[in-house]
Amino acid sequence: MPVLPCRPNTFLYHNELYQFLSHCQQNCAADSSQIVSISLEVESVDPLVVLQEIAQPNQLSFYFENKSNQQAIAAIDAVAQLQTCGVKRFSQAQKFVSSCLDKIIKVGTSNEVSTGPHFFCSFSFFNETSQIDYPFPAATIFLPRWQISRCGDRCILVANFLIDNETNLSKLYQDWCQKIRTINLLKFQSNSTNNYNSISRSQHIKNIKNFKQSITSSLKLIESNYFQKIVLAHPLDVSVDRPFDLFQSLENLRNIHPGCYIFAISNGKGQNFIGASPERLISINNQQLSTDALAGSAPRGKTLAEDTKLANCLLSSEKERYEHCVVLDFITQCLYQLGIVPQVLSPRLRQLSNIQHLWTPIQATLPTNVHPLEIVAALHPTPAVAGVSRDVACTKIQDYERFERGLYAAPLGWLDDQGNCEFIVGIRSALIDRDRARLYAGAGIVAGSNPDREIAEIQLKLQALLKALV
Ligand SMILES: C=C(O[C@H]1C=CC=C(C(=O)O)[C@@H]1O)C(=O)O
Repeated sequence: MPVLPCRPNTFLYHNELYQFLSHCQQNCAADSSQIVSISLEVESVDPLVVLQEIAQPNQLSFYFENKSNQQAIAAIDAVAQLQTCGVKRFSQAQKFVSSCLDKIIKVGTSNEVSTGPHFFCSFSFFNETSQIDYPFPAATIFLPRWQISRCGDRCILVANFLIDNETNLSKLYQDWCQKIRTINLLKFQSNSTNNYNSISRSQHIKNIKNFKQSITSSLKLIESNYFQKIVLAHPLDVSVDRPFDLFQSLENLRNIHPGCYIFAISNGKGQNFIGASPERLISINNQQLSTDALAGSAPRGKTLAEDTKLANCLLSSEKERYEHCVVLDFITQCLYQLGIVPQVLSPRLRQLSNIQHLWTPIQATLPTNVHPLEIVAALHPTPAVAGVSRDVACTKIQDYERFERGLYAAPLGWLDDQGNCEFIVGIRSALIDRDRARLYAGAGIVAGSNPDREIAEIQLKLQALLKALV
């Protein structure tokens, strides 16, 4: 991938960008195209506000925020995309990314994480989606036309221009200038209001009897050693008398769940998948890999004393620790098999606004020959969202659950041209389709699980999400 060593800012003042694009176009062979990727530092803006202002309902988009790291990224519209399904979807995604990178001319030399082209990915839980009209493919990978990221106070705009012999460069150049003007106007805007007054009354899942039977049946299979753990989920359907307000709901999510990853993915056809997940699948920053074993849960207490008691019970519960340990063992074994030596940090609690989890962070230095998507493919689904043994648990999940998991509990994230990435697990999530929303949450079932308590845990997770939707 060629890199043009120049300061992108000079383009703003000297029209050099136009000349440069024109030069790229002249060098394009008759039937080929190139992608010019320009990174430019802009004044600090909220990427969520930019998404709201610029993204059109008929465009793919992706929003991803990690408030505790002061990082957010929005990707809008696609210059290249792959939609696929099947067991090879991760390797196909990898090939697609490398074929795009072969075409990219990168402008600017900085290799900071938020500069340069990023690819945004959503994979479904299973290799195929079985519901015929499910609105997201089993894998979508796209290179956005516009990408805006914020890291602390710094903001980087990345524009990816697809150029071939037919491209109207004047239009492209005008579009670039227009976007910069728009973003500059957004610098003082933020969506910092809370508005929880729509459907915030609690709602409960239906068909609880069937779900309870699935848990009881799973417990029998666990007792007979058919499998050791299964994670069963349940949807909650809600509707309102007008379309859901996506951006206000995201604003609410970021305020209610500051410790979670906030995400929103649009399929460009009017449906959005959004959520606040506490679970990272992997992140890689300069060859340093971080992943988490996160499983085993208790509610937060209403008082400090109650909270401490619940935390201590969680830390000492044999059942919760087992549920957690199978996740930790699976992740570490998987990494070893990929030739990665994990360093397991001390176990701790991950305390969120409504719930607390057992959490063991895992770190490793990556060998250069392992691609981020190979790690995603090997780890997904971990026993935090599937079970042990994995294949048996996945088959039983399909027997018990009468709904399409789709993007629920699936790998969602981005990777860049430097081998950096961040993928989360799409739990505590909702599919929004105009005035209807389907919310998802699940719980791990192991020996000793109490069906009523597992159902209460799922209700707790669902209500926290429901509260944010307006
Ligand atoms: C599957 C979910 O949570 C997983 C992640 C953390 C704790 C879990 C648990 O304690 O059951 C689950 O394994 C979900 O929230 O839908």
